Amino acid sequence: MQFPIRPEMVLIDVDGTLVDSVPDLTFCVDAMMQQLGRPPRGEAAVRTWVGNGVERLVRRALSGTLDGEPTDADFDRAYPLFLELYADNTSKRSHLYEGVREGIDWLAANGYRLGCVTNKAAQFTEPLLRDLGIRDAFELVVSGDTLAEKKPSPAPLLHAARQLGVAPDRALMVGDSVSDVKAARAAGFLGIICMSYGYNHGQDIRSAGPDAVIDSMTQLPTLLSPATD
Ligand SMILES: O=C(O)COP(=O)(O)O
Ligand SMILES: [Mg+2]
Repeated sequence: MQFPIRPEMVLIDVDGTLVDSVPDLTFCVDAMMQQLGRPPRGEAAVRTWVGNGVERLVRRALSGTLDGEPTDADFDRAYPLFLELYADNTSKRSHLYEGVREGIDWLAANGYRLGCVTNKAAQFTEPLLRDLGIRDAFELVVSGDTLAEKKPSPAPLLHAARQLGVAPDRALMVGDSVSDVKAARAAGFLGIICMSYGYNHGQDIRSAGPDAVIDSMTQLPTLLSPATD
């Protein structure tokens, strides 16, 4: 399958798409729980809780469920602990997925403009992308707290398109979760490609109905045309 119209811009999600960040996030969740005198949650649970920002992750960790809410007192005690831990452990255990470097190099070499749109707060996104050596690949990074709304709101995607002067129907999103699919659809984007390996709250991403699902960014040339000139 190839997209019928060539996109001008590709926006790429961070956690579960570019970066396997769960080892650092799990370390911080479990260290936070330990400091609170509570049992660790472990990597399998944390993997299903990533994707809606660090504040939501802390609420999920405290309640032990995806939709749970801790008490205000519980959250107010825990959140600063997590922020301090994650500031020191943003990229120590995180790595780029196989094929990411090749994928973004292919997009750039073939004239696609690149942006990054994540629900991760900017104070963590910027150092993470820098430490993993890919910050300079993106003309623009829109983080979870850049605007008042995060994905699945279309606002961060539309903001990126406006900043780069690209019409939404000439823009493509690459992500890993139902929030990426919903945001791209609501923004009127040309399409949404999802990575099979990412985090989607324990569900197969195919159930969210993206236009294509690929196992590695090295497969992007099967979906997108190369530069024409
Ligand atoms: O949950 C987060 O903090 C970020 O998730 P995202 O990069 O997949 O948007
Ligand atoms: Mg993601």
